[in-house]
Amino acid sequence: MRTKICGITSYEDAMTAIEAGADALGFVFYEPSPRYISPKEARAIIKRLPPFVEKVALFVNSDAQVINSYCQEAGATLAQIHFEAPDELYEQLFVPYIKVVRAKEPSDILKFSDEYRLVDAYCESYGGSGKRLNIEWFKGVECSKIILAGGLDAQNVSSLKEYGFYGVDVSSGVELSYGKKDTLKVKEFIKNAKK
Ligand SMILES: O=C(O)c1ccccc1N[C@@H]1O[C@H](COP(=O)(O)O)[C@@H](O)[C@H]1O
Repeated sequence: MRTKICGITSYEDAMTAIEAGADALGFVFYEPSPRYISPKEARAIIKRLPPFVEKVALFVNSDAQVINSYCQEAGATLAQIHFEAPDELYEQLFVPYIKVVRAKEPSDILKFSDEYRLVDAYCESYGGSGKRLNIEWFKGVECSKIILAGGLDAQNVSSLKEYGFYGVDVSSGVELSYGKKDTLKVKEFIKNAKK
């Protein structure tokens, strides 16, 4: 499975994840998050990173103009739209994007099923909460376009192989403290996801 390590706030953590084999890094452009980073700070990290690693900009309740300008300023290669956005917003984006489904019930995981999408557990407050989805919901579902998120860690990621997810995304499960990654947990997570 491809892996995304989200909530990067330093060059050191970014390089730890890349050297461990991460396919994508996430930068949270949502001010209430304890993992918030400004586009300027993200740019300072991103411009030093090697090619062929996806740099993902995460947004909650932002408009298209903000998403376009933050991605351009930071040098992000993909926007993660972590809220229910109207179709018009997607039509106005100049950057590639991925939609997020915040699943409350089993049928939610089938939304946008013809598209690559990220499926996270629904939570009143937005994201990075460590809340898990019921993995039973994915039994018998075509998962090859789903990036699974929500409460993943180095241990439980090992049990996902049979589902055939396109990828996995983790934030709190590999942290030492908010916005600071735990090197060992990052390495274990990526190793187990790719086994
Ligand atoms: O990481 C955050 O702070 C965050 C803030 C707002 C929306 C989403 C956020 N993170 C994303 O949440 C999921 C699950 O995270 P966790 O592994 O359960 O902590 C993941 O997609 C993060 O990218």
